[in-house]
Amino acid sequence: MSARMVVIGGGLAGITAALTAADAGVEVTLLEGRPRLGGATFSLRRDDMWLDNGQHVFLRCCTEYIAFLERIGSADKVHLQRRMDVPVRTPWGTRTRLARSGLPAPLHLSSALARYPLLTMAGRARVGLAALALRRLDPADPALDEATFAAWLDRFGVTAREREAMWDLIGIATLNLPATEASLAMAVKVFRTGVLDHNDGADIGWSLVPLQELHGDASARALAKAGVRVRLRARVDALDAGAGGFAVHAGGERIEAEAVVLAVPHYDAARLLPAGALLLDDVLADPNLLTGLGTSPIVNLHVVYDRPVLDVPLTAGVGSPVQWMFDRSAGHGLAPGRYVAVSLSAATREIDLTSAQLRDRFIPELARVLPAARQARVERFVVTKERSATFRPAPGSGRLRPGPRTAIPGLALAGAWTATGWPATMEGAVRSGLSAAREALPHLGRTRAIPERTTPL
Ligand SMILES: Cc1cc2nc3c(=O)[nH]c(=O)nc-3n(C[C@H](O)[C@H](O)[C@H](O)COP(=O)(O)OP(=O)(O)OC[C@H]3O[C@@H](n4cnc5c(N)ncnc54)[C@H](O)[C@@H]3O)c2cc1C
Repeated sequence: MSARMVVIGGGLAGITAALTAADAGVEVTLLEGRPRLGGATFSLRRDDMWLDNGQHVFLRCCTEYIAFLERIGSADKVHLQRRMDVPVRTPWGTRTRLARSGLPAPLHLSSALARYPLLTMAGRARVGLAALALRRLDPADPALDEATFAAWLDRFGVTAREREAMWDLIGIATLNLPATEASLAMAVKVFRTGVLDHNDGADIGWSLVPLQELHGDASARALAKAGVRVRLRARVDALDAGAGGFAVHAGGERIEAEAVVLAVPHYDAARLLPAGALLLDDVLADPNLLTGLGTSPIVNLHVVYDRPVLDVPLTAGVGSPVQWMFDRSAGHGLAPGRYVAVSLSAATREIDLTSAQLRDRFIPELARVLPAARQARVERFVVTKERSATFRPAPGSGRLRPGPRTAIPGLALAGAWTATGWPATMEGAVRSGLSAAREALPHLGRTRAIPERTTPL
Protein backbone atom coordinates (compact mmCIF):
# COMPACT_ATOMS: atom_id res chain seq x y z
CA MET A 1 0.00 0.00 0.00
CA SER A 2 1.39 3.46 -0.89
CA ALA A 3 1.85 5.73 2.06
CA ARG A 4 1.82 9.26 0.72
CA MET A 5 0.76 12.23 2.76
CA VAL A 6 0.32 15.83 1.74
CA VAL A 7 0.53 18.42 4.49
CA ILE A 8 -1.05 21.74 3.54
CA GLY A 9 0.41 24.67 5.49
CA GLY A 10 3.98 25.21 6.69
CA GLY A 11 3.34 26.78 10.10
CA LEU A 12 4.39 25.01 13.29
CA ALA A 13 1.35 22.70 13.07
CA GLY A 14 2.09 21.56 9.52
CA ILE A 15 5.83 21.24 10.12
CA THR A 16 5.17 19.08 13.20
CA ALA A 17 2.72 16.85 11.34
CA ALA A 18 5.14 16.47 8.41
CA LEU A 19 8.11 15.59 10.62
CA THR A 20 6.07 13.12 12.64
CA ALA A 21 4.75 11.37 9.53
CA ALA A 22 8.20 11.27 7.91
CA ASP A 23 9.63 9.77 11.10
CA ALA A 24 6.98 7.03 10.75
CA GLY A 25 8.28 6.20 7.27
CA VAL A 26 5.63 8.05 5.25
CA GLU A 27 6.43 9.83 1.98
CA VAL A 28 5.47 13.42 2.82
CA THR A 29 4.99 16.50 0.65
CA LEU A 30 4.48 19.80 2.48
CA LEU A 31 2.82 22.59 0.52
CA GLU A 32 3.16 26.15 1.78
CA GLY A 33 1.62 29.12 -0.01
CA ARG A 34 4.22 31.65 1.12
CA PRO A 35 7.87 31.74 0.12
CA ARG A 36 8.97 30.59 3.60
CA LEU A 37 8.19 28.18 6.41
CA GLY A 38 7.17 29.18 9.93
CA GLY A 39 3.63 30.44 9.29
CA ALA A 40 2.56 33.07 11.80
CA THR A 41 6.10 33.21 13.23
CA PHE A 42 8.46 35.02 10.89
CA SER A 43 10.89 37.88 10.50
CA LEU A 44 11.04 40.67 7.96
CA ARG A 45 14.11 42.46 6.72
CA ARG A 46 13.92 46.25 7.10
CA ASP A 47 17.06 47.99 5.85
CA ASP A 48 19.83 46.32 7.83
CA MET A 49 17.64 44.73 10.53
CA TRP A 50 15.64 41.55 10.98
CA LEU A 51 12.37 42.35 12.76
CA ASP A 52 10.06 39.65 14.08
CA ASN A 53 6.42 40.02 13.08
CA GLY A 54 5.55 39.53 16.75
CA GLN A 55 7.41 38.84 19.97
CA HIS A 56 6.82 35.15 20.47
CA VAL A 57 7.32 34.02 24.04
CA PHE A 58 6.66 30.60 25.51
CA LEU A 59 6.37 29.20 29.00
CA ARG A 60 8.03 26.21 30.62
CA CYS A 61 4.65 24.44 30.52
CA CYS A 62 4.85 24.46 26.70
CA THR A 63 6.40 21.00 26.72
CA GLU A 64 5.59 19.99 23.15
CA TYR A 65 6.87 23.29 21.76
CA ILE A 66 10.14 22.85 23.66
CA ALA A 67 10.40 19.29 22.27
CA PHE A 68 9.71 20.72 18.79
CA LEU A 69 12.62 23.14 19.20
CA GLU A 70 14.83 20.18 20.08
CA ARG A 71 13.56 18.22 17.07
CA ILE A 72 14.44 21.01 14.63
CA GLY A 73 17.78 21.74 16.32
CA SER A 74 16.84 25.14 17.77
CA ALA A 75 16.74 24.41 21.50
CA ASP A 76 20.01 26.28 22.05
CA LYS A 77 18.63 29.42 20.40
CA VAL A 78 16.16 30.28 23.14
CA HIS A 79 16.50 31.52 26.69
CA LEU A 80 14.23 30.13 29.43
CA GLN A 81 14.09 31.92 32.76
CA ARG A 82 15.26 29.85 35.70
CA ARG A 83 12.29 31.24 37.61
CA MET A 84 9.38 33.36 36.40
CA ASP A 85 10.30 37.00 36.86
CA VAL A 86 8.17 39.72 35.29
CA PRO A 87 9.31 43.30 35.86
CA VAL A 88 6.31 45.65 35.85
CA ARG A 89 6.35 49.41 35.16
CA THR A 90 3.68 52.07 35.44
CA PRO A 91 3.46 55.62 34.05
CA TRP A 92 3.41 56.95 37.64
CA GLY A 93 6.87 55.57 38.34
CA THR A 94 6.24 52.21 40.02
CA ARG A 95 8.98 49.68 39.33
CA THR A 96 8.04 46.33 40.70
CA ARG A 97 8.12 42.67 39.70
CA LEU A 98 6.07 39.53 39.84
CA ALA A 99 8.57 36.80 40.58
CA ARG A 100 7.93 33.30 41.82
CA SER A 101 9.71 31.53 44.63
CA GLY A 102 10.80 27.89 44.75
CA LEU A 103 7.87 26.94 47.00
CA PRO A 104 5.34 24.43 45.67
CA ALA A 105 2.23 25.76 43.86
CA PRO A 106 0.26 27.80 44.68
CA LEU A 107 2.57 29.12 47.42
CA HIS A 108 5.21 29.96 44.78
CA LEU A 109 3.37 33.23 44.09
CA SER A 110 2.30 34.12 47.61
CA SER A 111 5.20 36.40 48.43
CA ALA A 112 4.97 38.11 45.01
CA LEU A 113 1.28 38.78 45.61
CA ALA A 114 1.86 39.93 49.18
CA ARG A 115 4.42 42.48 47.99
CA TYR A 116 2.72 43.57 44.78
CA PRO A 117 2.21 47.32 45.24
CA LEU A 118 -0.33 47.66 42.44
CA LEU A 119 -2.98 45.97 44.59
CA THR A 120 -4.40 47.08 47.93
CA MET A 121 -4.51 44.62 50.83
CA ALA A 122 -8.16 43.93 50.05
CA GLY A 123 -7.35 43.61 46.35
CA ARG A 124 -4.67 41.03 47.09
CA ALA A 125 -7.17 39.04 49.14
CA ARG A 126 -9.70 39.14 46.29
CA VAL A 127 -7.11 38.10 43.73
CA GLY A 128 -5.86 35.33 46.01
CA LEU A 129 -9.34 33.96 46.60
CA ALA A 130 -10.15 34.01 42.89
CA ALA A 131 -6.86 32.23 42.14
CA LEU A 132 -7.62 29.47 44.63
CA ALA A 133 -11.14 29.06 43.23
CA LEU A 134 -9.82 29.03 39.67
CA ARG A 135 -7.60 26.04 40.51
CA ARG A 136 -10.75 24.02 41.14
CA LEU A 137 -12.27 24.72 37.70
CA ASP A 138 -11.93 22.28 34.82
CA PRO A 139 -11.10 24.06 31.53
CA ALA A 140 -12.71 21.17 29.62
CA ASP A 141 -16.08 21.85 31.29
CA PRO A 142 -18.27 23.18 28.44
CA ALA A 143 -20.19 25.38 30.90
CA LEU A 144 -17.04 27.49 31.35
CA ASP A 145 -17.09 28.32 27.66
CA GLU A 146 -20.40 30.15 28.12
CA ALA A 147 -19.11 33.02 30.25
CA THR A 148 -16.38 35.63 30.08
CA PHE A 149 -13.46 35.51 32.47
CA ALA A 150 -14.32 39.00 33.73
CA ALA A 151 -17.88 37.98 34.62
CA TRP A 152 -16.47 35.18 36.74
CA LEU A 153 -13.91 37.46 38.41
CA ASP A 154 -16.77 39.82 39.26
CA ARG A 155 -18.12 37.16 41.61
CA PHE A 156 -15.07 37.71 43.80
CA GLY A 157 -15.48 41.47 43.70
CA VAL A 158 -12.28 41.83 41.62
CA THR A 159 -12.25 45.43 40.37
CA ALA A 160 -11.38 46.57 36.85
CA ARG A 161 -8.08 47.94 38.18
CA GLU A 162 -7.19 44.66 39.86
CA ARG A 163 -8.09 42.82 36.69
CA GLU A 164 -5.73 45.00 34.71
CA ALA A 165 -2.91 44.87 37.26
CA MET A 166 -2.98 41.09 37.61
CA TRP A 167 -5.13 39.03 35.28
CA ASP A 168 -4.94 41.00 32.04
CA LEU A 169 -1.20 41.44 32.49
CA ILE A 170 -0.84 37.75 31.61
CA GLY A 171 -4.24 37.08 30.05
CA ILE A 172 -4.17 39.59 27.18
CA ALA A 173 -0.77 38.38 25.99
CA THR A 174 -1.69 34.70 26.11
CA LEU A 175 -5.36 34.83 25.08
CA ASN A 176 -5.14 37.82 22.75
CA LEU A 177 -8.34 39.11 24.32
CA PRO A 178 -9.00 41.04 27.53
CA ALA A 179 -10.80 39.28 30.41
CA THR A 180 -13.97 41.19 29.51
CA GLU A 181 -14.11 39.33 26.17
CA ALA A 182 -12.24 36.06 26.75
CA SER A 183 -13.89 32.73 27.43
CA LEU A 184 -13.58 31.64 31.06
CA ALA A 185 -12.61 28.15 29.83
CA MET A 186 -9.56 29.48 27.97
CA ALA A 187 -8.55 31.70 30.88
CA VAL A 188 -8.75 28.74 33.26
CA LYS A 189 -6.51 26.76 30.90
CA VAL A 190 -3.91 29.53 30.77
CA PHE A 191 -3.88 30.35 34.46
CA ARG A 192 -4.04 26.77 35.72
CA THR A 193 -1.53 25.18 33.34
CA GLY A 194 0.75 28.19 33.16
CA VAL A 195 0.59 29.89 36.50
CA LEU A 196 -1.26 28.14 39.30
CA ASP A 197 -0.92 24.36 39.13
CA HIS A 198 2.86 24.01 39.01
CA ASN A 199 5.45 26.33 40.42
CA ASP A 200 7.58 26.41 37.27
CA GLY A 201 4.86 26.51 34.57
CA ALA A 202 5.13 30.23 33.90
CA ASP A 203 8.91 30.55 33.66
CA ILE A 204 9.20 32.61 30.48
CA GLY A 205 11.21 31.71 27.40
CA TRP A 206 12.07 33.73 24.30
CA SER A 207 14.14 33.48 21.19
CA LEU A 208 17.68 34.79 21.06
CA VAL A 209 17.63 34.87 17.25
CA PRO A 210 15.14 36.13 14.65
CA LEU A 211 12.06 33.89 14.46
CA GLN A 212 12.78 32.97 10.87
CA GLU A 213 16.09 31.47 11.95
CA LEU A 214 14.54 29.82 15.03
CA HIS A 215 11.62 28.12 13.25
CA GLY A 216 11.44 28.51 9.47
CA ASP A 217 15.05 27.97 8.48
CA ALA A 218 15.73 25.30 11.11
CA SER A 219 12.55 23.45 10.10
CA ALA A 220 13.55 23.52 6.44
CA ARG A 221 16.78 21.75 7.37
CA ALA A 222 15.03 19.22 9.64
CA LEU A 223 12.36 18.48 7.03
CA ALA A 224 14.96 17.99 4.29
CA LYS A 225 16.90 15.63 6.53
CA ALA A 226 13.74 13.66 7.29
CA GLY A 227 13.08 13.29 3.56
CA VAL A 228 10.04 15.61 3.39
CA ARG A 229 9.53 17.27 0.00
CA VAL A 230 8.83 20.94 0.77
CA ARG A 231 7.17 23.11 -1.85
CA LEU A 232 7.09 26.83 -1.14
CA ARG A 233 4.88 29.33 -3.03
CA ALA A 234 2.54 26.37 -3.51
CA ARG A 235 -0.86 27.74 -2.60
CA VAL A 236 -3.48 25.02 -2.55
CA ASP A 237 -6.63 26.00 -4.44
CA ALA A 238 -8.67 22.85 -3.96
CA LEU A 239 -8.68 19.55 -2.13
CA ASP A 240 -10.71 16.67 -3.57
CA ALA A 241 -11.48 13.48 -1.71
CA GLY A 242 -12.29 10.37 -3.74
CA ALA A 243 -12.60 6.67 -3.09
CA GLY A 244 -8.93 6.01 -3.87
CA GLY A 245 -7.50 8.94 -1.91
CA PHE A 246 -6.99 12.65 -2.28
CA ALA A 247 -6.09 15.05 -5.06
CA VAL A 248 -4.53 18.31 -3.96
CA HIS A 249 -4.48 21.14 -6.51
CA ALA A 250 -1.80 23.79 -6.17
CA GLY A 251 -1.04 26.30 -8.92
CA GLY A 252 -2.19 24.06 -11.77
CA GLU A 253 -0.47 20.99 -10.39
CA ARG A 254 -2.32 17.93 -9.05
CA ILE A 255 -0.73 15.91 -6.28
CA GLU A 256 -2.17 12.60 -5.15
CA ALA A 257 -1.97 11.15 -1.68
CA GLU A 258 -3.60 8.59 0.57
CA ALA A 259 -3.67 11.00 3.51
CA VAL A 260 -3.85 14.78 3.93
CA VAL A 261 -3.23 17.00 6.93
CA LEU A 262 -4.88 20.37 6.46
CA ALA A 263 -2.84 22.73 8.67
CA VAL A 264 -3.98 26.17 7.51
CA PRO A 265 -5.72 28.94 9.52
CA HIS A 266 -9.43 28.38 10.19
CA TYR A 267 -10.61 30.87 7.56
CA ASP A 268 -8.56 29.02 4.90
CA ALA A 269 -9.74 25.63 6.19
CA ALA A 270 -13.35 26.82 5.78
CA ARG A 271 -12.64 27.27 2.05
CA LEU A 272 -10.57 24.14 1.48
CA LEU A 273 -12.43 21.49 3.48
CA PRO A 274 -14.43 19.23 1.19
CA ALA A 275 -18.18 19.18 1.80
CA GLY A 276 -19.16 16.54 4.33
CA ALA A 277 -15.77 16.58 6.05
CA LEU A 278 -16.07 18.82 9.09
CA LEU A 279 -17.08 17.26 12.38
CA LEU A 280 -17.97 19.49 15.31
CA ASP A 281 -18.71 17.46 18.42
CA ASP A 282 -18.82 14.36 16.20
CA VAL A 283 -21.65 15.86 14.13
CA LEU A 284 -21.28 16.84 10.47
CA ALA A 285 -21.09 20.62 10.16
CA ASP A 286 -20.84 23.28 7.49
CA PRO A 287 -17.16 24.33 7.09
CA ASN A 288 -18.31 27.96 6.89
CA LEU A 289 -19.09 27.75 10.60
CA LEU A 290 -15.33 27.94 11.23
CA THR A 291 -15.29 31.61 10.27
CA GLY A 292 -17.33 32.15 13.45
CA LEU A 293 -14.06 31.74 15.36
CA GLY A 294 -13.23 35.27 14.22
CA THR A 295 -9.81 36.86 14.43
CA SER A 296 -7.98 39.04 16.92
CA PRO A 297 -5.12 41.37 15.88
CA ILE A 298 -1.63 41.92 17.29
CA VAL A 299 0.47 45.01 16.56
CA ASN A 300 4.18 45.34 17.26
CA LEU A 301 6.12 48.59 17.42
CA HIS A 302 9.85 48.38 16.82
CA VAL A 303 11.54 51.41 18.34
CA VAL A 304 15.28 52.03 18.16
CA TYR A 305 16.54 54.77 20.48
CA ASP A 306 19.87 56.56 20.32
CA ARG A 307 20.71 55.27 23.82
CA PRO A 308 19.69 52.46 26.21
CA VAL A 309 16.19 52.96 27.66
CA LEU A 310 15.36 49.47 28.94
CA ASP A 311 17.47 47.70 31.56
CA VAL A 312 15.70 44.32 31.62
CA PRO A 313 15.07 41.73 28.87
CA LEU A 314 11.30 42.21 29.11
CA THR A 315 8.81 44.17 31.14
CA ALA A 316 5.06 44.63 31.33
CA GLY A 317 3.24 47.95 31.53
CA VAL A 318 0.27 48.50 33.83
CA GLY A 319 -1.92 51.60 33.67
CA SER A 320 -0.60 52.25 30.19
CA PRO A 321 -1.57 51.21 26.66
CA VAL A 322 1.99 49.86 26.40
CA GLN A 323 1.45 46.19 27.28
CA TRP A 324 4.79 44.37 26.98
CA MET A 325 8.25 45.65 26.04
CA PHE A 326 11.17 43.48 24.94
CA ASP A 327 14.82 44.38 24.57
CA ARG A 328 15.68 43.12 21.09
CA SER A 329 19.01 44.94 20.73
CA ALA A 330 21.13 41.77 20.67
CA GLY A 331 22.22 40.66 17.24
CA HIS A 332 21.79 44.13 15.76
CA GLY A 333 25.10 45.61 16.89
CA LEU A 334 23.18 47.81 19.35
CA ALA A 335 23.97 48.38 23.02
CA PRO A 336 21.50 46.55 25.29
CA GLY A 337 18.27 48.46 25.88
CA ARG A 338 18.24 50.47 22.64
CA TYR A 339 15.87 48.42 20.45
CA VAL A 340 12.55 48.10 22.26
CA ALA A 341 9.87 45.93 20.67
CA VAL A 342 6.43 46.79 22.03
CA SER A 343 3.83 44.05 21.75
CA LEU A 344 0.17 45.10 21.67
CA SER A 345 -2.19 42.14 21.85
CA ALA A 346 -5.96 42.32 21.25
CA ALA A 347 -5.03 45.45 19.30
CA THR A 348 -8.42 46.32 17.85
CA ARG A 349 -7.89 49.98 18.67
CA GLU A 350 -4.45 50.10 17.09
CA ILE A 351 -4.79 47.88 14.03
CA ASP A 352 -6.20 50.57 11.74
CA LEU A 353 -3.97 53.42 12.93
CA THR A 354 -1.23 54.59 10.60
CA SER A 355 2.41 54.32 11.54
CA ALA A 356 2.47 58.10 12.18
CA GLN A 357 -0.58 57.88 14.44
CA LEU A 358 0.93 54.98 16.38
CA ARG A 359 4.17 56.90 16.75
CA ASP A 360 2.36 60.00 18.03
CA ARG A 361 0.44 57.90 20.52
CA PHE A 362 3.08 55.48 21.76
CA ILE A 363 6.36 57.37 21.87
CA PRO A 364 5.01 59.63 24.68
CA GLU A 365 3.53 56.56 26.41
CA LEU A 366 6.89 54.79 26.27
CA ALA A 367 8.53 57.85 27.78
CA ARG A 368 6.05 57.66 30.66
CA VAL A 369 6.83 54.02 31.54
CA LEU A 370 10.54 54.12 30.64
CA PRO A 371 12.00 57.29 32.19
CA ALA A 372 15.29 56.86 30.28
CA ALA A 373 13.34 57.23 27.03
CA ARG A 374 12.35 60.82 27.92
CA GLN A 375 15.73 62.23 26.93
CA ALA A 376 16.32 59.72 24.14
CA ARG A 377 15.91 60.35 20.42
CA VAL A 378 13.97 57.82 18.34
CA GLU A 379 16.21 56.69 15.49
CA ARG A 380 13.82 54.20 13.96
CA PHE A 381 10.13 53.40 14.33
CA VAL A 382 8.66 50.46 12.42
CA VAL A 383 5.21 48.93 12.81
CA THR A 384 4.32 45.29 12.10
CA LYS A 385 0.64 44.41 12.07
CA GLU A 386 -1.06 41.02 12.11
CA ARG A 387 -4.77 41.59 11.59
CA SER A 388 -5.65 37.90 11.88
CA ALA A 389 -3.00 36.97 14.42
CA THR A 390 -5.16 34.43 16.25
CA PHE A 391 -8.76 33.30 16.48
CA ARG A 392 -10.86 35.04 19.18
CA PRO A 393 -11.06 32.75 22.22
CA ALA A 394 -14.40 34.28 23.18
CA PRO A 395 -17.28 32.45 24.90
CA GLY A 396 -18.70 29.86 22.51
CA SER A 397 -15.41 29.43 20.62
CA GLY A 398 -14.89 25.98 22.14
CA ARG A 399 -17.89 24.64 20.21
CA LEU A 400 -16.35 25.80 16.94
CA ARG A 401 -12.97 24.11 17.39
CA PRO A 402 -12.91 20.70 15.71
CA GLY A 403 -10.57 17.93 16.73
CA PRO A 404 -8.12 16.42 14.23
CA ARG A 405 -10.63 13.82 13.01
CA THR A 406 -12.81 14.57 10.02
CA ALA A 407 -15.63 12.55 8.48
CA ILE A 408 -13.28 11.56 5.64
CA PRO A 409 -10.82 8.81 6.61
CA GLY A 410 -7.24 9.92 5.99
CA LEU A 411 -8.02 13.65 6.19
CA ALA A 412 -6.95 15.28 9.44
CA LEU A 413 -7.08 18.85 10.68
CA ALA A 414 -4.29 20.74 12.41
CA GLY A 415 -3.72 24.33 13.49
CA ALA A 416 -3.56 26.29 16.71
CA TRP A 417 -7.28 27.00 16.25
CA THR A 418 -8.32 23.33 16.44
CA ALA A 419 -9.48 21.73 19.70
CA THR A 420 -6.13 21.52 21.43
CA GLY A 421 -7.42 22.74 24.78
CA TRP A 422 -4.92 25.62 24.46
CA PRO A 423 -5.47 29.13 23.16
CA ALA A 424 -3.80 30.02 19.85
CA THR A 425 -0.19 29.50 20.83
CA MET A 426 2.90 27.85 19.44
CA GLU A 427 2.30 25.04 21.94
CA GLY A 428 -1.23 24.58 20.63
CA ALA A 429 0.04 24.53 17.04
CA VAL A 430 2.64 21.84 17.75
CA ARG A 431 0.14 19.77 19.73
CA SER A 432 -2.36 19.99 16.90
CA GLY A 433 0.25 18.78 14.42
CA LEU A 434 0.99 15.76 16.61
CA SER A 435 -2.73 15.00 17.02
CA ALA A 436 -3.31 15.24 13.27
CA ALA A 437 -0.43 12.83 12.62
CA ARG A 438 -1.85 10.45 15.23
CA GLU A 439 -5.18 10.62 13.42
CA ALA A 440 -3.87 10.19 9.87
CA LEU A 441 -1.03 7.69 10.27
CA PRO A 442 -3.12 4.60 11.11
CA HIS A 443 -4.91 5.24 7.81
CA LEU A 444 -1.54 4.68 6.12
CA GLY A 445 -0.93 1.49 8.08
CA ARG A 446 1.39 3.22 10.55
CA THR A 447 0.08 2.18 13.92
CA ARG A 448 3.07 2.83 16.19
CA ALA A 449 1.93 5.14 18.98
CA ILE A 450 3.28 8.67 18.95
CA PRO A 451 4.22 9.37 22.54
CA GLU A 452 2.27 12.03 24.37
CA ARG A 453 4.22 14.17 26.79
CA THR A 454 2.43 14.47 30.07
CA THR A 455 1.32 18.00 30.66
CA PRO A 456 -0.59 19.46 33.47
CA LEU A 457 -4.30 19.29 32.66
C1 LIG B 1 2.10 38.74 16.08
C2 LIG B 1 1.88 37.41 16.75
C3 LIG B 1 2.36 37.21 18.03
C4 LIG B 1 2.16 35.98 18.66
N1 LIG B 1 2.70 35.77 19.88
C5 LIG B 1 2.69 34.52 20.40
C6 LIG B 1 3.39 34.24 21.59
O1 LIG B 1 4.01 35.11 22.21
N2 LIG B 1 3.39 32.96 22.05
C7 LIG B 1 2.72 31.96 21.40
O2 LIG B 1 2.79 30.80 21.85
N3 LIG B 1 2.03 32.20 20.27
C8 LIG B 1 1.99 33.45 19.75
N4 LIG B 1 1.32 33.70 18.60
C9 LIG B 1 0.48 32.63 18.02
C10 LIG B 1 1.29 31.61 17.25
O3 LIG B 1 2.21 32.24 16.40
C11 LIG B 1 0.33 30.78 16.40
O4 LIG B 1 -0.70 30.24 17.22
C12 LIG B 1 1.01 29.60 15.70
O5 LIG B 1 2.24 29.97 15.14
C13 LIG B 1 0.06 29.09 14.62
O6 LIG B 1 0.65 28.02 13.93
P1 LIG B 1 -0.20 27.18 12.87
O7 LIG B 1 0.72 26.25 12.22
O8 LIG B 1 -1.41 26.65 13.53
O9 LIG B 1 -0.77 28.24 11.82
P2 LIG B 1 0.04 29.26 10.86
O10 LIG B 1 1.32 29.63 11.51
O11 LIG B 1 -0.92 30.34 10.53
O12 LIG B 1 0.37 28.39 9.60
C14 LIG B 1 -0.55 28.13 8.58
C15 LIG B 1 0.19 28.15 7.26
O13 LIG B 1 -0.69 27.75 6.23
C16 LIG B 1 -0.37 28.48 5.06
N5 LIG B 1 -1.51 28.43 4.16
C17 LIG B 1 -2.72 29.01 4.31
N6 LIG B 1 -3.51 28.71 3.25
C18 LIG B 1 -2.78 27.92 2.44
C19 LIG B 1 -3.05 27.30 1.21
N7 LIG B 1 -4.24 27.41 0.61
N8 LIG B 1 -2.07 26.56 0.62
C20 LIG B 1 -0.86 26.42 1.22
N9 LIG B 1 -0.55 27.01 2.39
C21 LIG B 1 -1.50 27.74 3.00
C22 LIG B 1 -0.05 29.87 5.60
O14 LIG B 1 0.71 30.61 4.66
C23 LIG B 1 0.71 29.53 6.87
O15 LIG B 1 2.09 29.47 6.66
C24 LIG B 1 1.45 34.94 17.99
C25 LIG B 1 0.96 35.16 16.68
C26 LIG B 1 1.17 36.37 16.07
C27 LIG B 1 0.67 36.56 14.67
